[in-house]
Amino acid sequence: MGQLVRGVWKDEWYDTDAHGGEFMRDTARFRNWVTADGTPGPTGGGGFAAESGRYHLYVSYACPWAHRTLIFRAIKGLEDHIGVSVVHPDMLQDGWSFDDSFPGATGDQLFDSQFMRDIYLRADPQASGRVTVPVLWDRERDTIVSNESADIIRMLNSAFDGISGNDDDYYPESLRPRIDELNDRIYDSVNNGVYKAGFATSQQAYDRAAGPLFDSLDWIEGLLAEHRYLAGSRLTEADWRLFTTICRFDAVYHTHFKCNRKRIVDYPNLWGWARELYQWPGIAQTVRPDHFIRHYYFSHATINPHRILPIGPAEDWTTDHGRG
Ligand SMILES: N[C@@H](CCC(=O)N[C@@H](CS)C(=O)NCC(=O)O)C(=O)O
Repeated sequence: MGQLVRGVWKDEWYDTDAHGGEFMRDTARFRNWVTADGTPGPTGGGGFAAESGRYHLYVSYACPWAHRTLIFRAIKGLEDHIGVSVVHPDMLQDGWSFDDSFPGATGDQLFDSQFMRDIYLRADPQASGRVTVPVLWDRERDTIVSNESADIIRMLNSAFDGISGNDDDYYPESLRPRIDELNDRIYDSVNNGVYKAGFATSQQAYDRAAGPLFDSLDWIEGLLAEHRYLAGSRLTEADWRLFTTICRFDAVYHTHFKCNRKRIVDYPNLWGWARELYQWPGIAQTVRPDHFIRHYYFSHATINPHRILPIGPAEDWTTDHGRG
């Protein structure tokens, strides 16, 4: 666990003391976009045209942000066009590694590197900041296109449509304001909220995260009582972004991050919605409890110093979801 400082690895845990015990997520540094014709996207430079086989995803099956990108690769039919390397679930003193001894970890499929930081250093030998997944890599220009999952899923949603022939749209024009509004609240209080609760090193910081987290889950339960999906009758990006936190919740966040007012199975609508998304074609293979249980309980020694992996929960995600 650490970060790069002008190209040099420093092994340090998150500095919560600087923020009253609060965990602050770093902002992503590579913000280019793949577009259909290589014109620049909303941020960064141009020259990243969609092409089959040109781009590669570096992910962890443990990470909810990386999981978003695997989901979009699956639902947009991009498996044959974008390759994937999966890191080992343990994130220890050297950060993410390409040790392939854990089932499902693939090693670095492009360069046979030892650590994820080697990918960042290949793109920028003077790189600074946290070495995070996901990363979208460009094999042609030998660099990182983006390490921001919110942007990567938008690219996958549309840039490759002419190549894959799949024009399913999870960010339709007419629903954008509503999706953005849902994303804003859900990102802060739920996706990142569980981390803010779990990594808090003061009671106040924990309270500031845990209350709004469950207020938001109650609000979501109400939305899903009214509509099949978050933005109404149509499945959108907002649902997928929420799903990656929800599918880890009872197994990890409820116990390890002390998010324990309720479990997901205690919310009838949210639990049905979660099972529907889990059962969506191509999704179950992207959900790897073996990786996320191992990652969180084993990697965070400040929270779980004895690294005991818990036995449960026993939940069946394959039962009839009763939605629709
Ligand atoms: N803004 C990034 C955040 C990604 C992120 O924080 N990934 C975590 C794993 S869940 C990570 O790689 N953390 C490494 C670290 O903080 O050193 C995104 O959404 O793509």
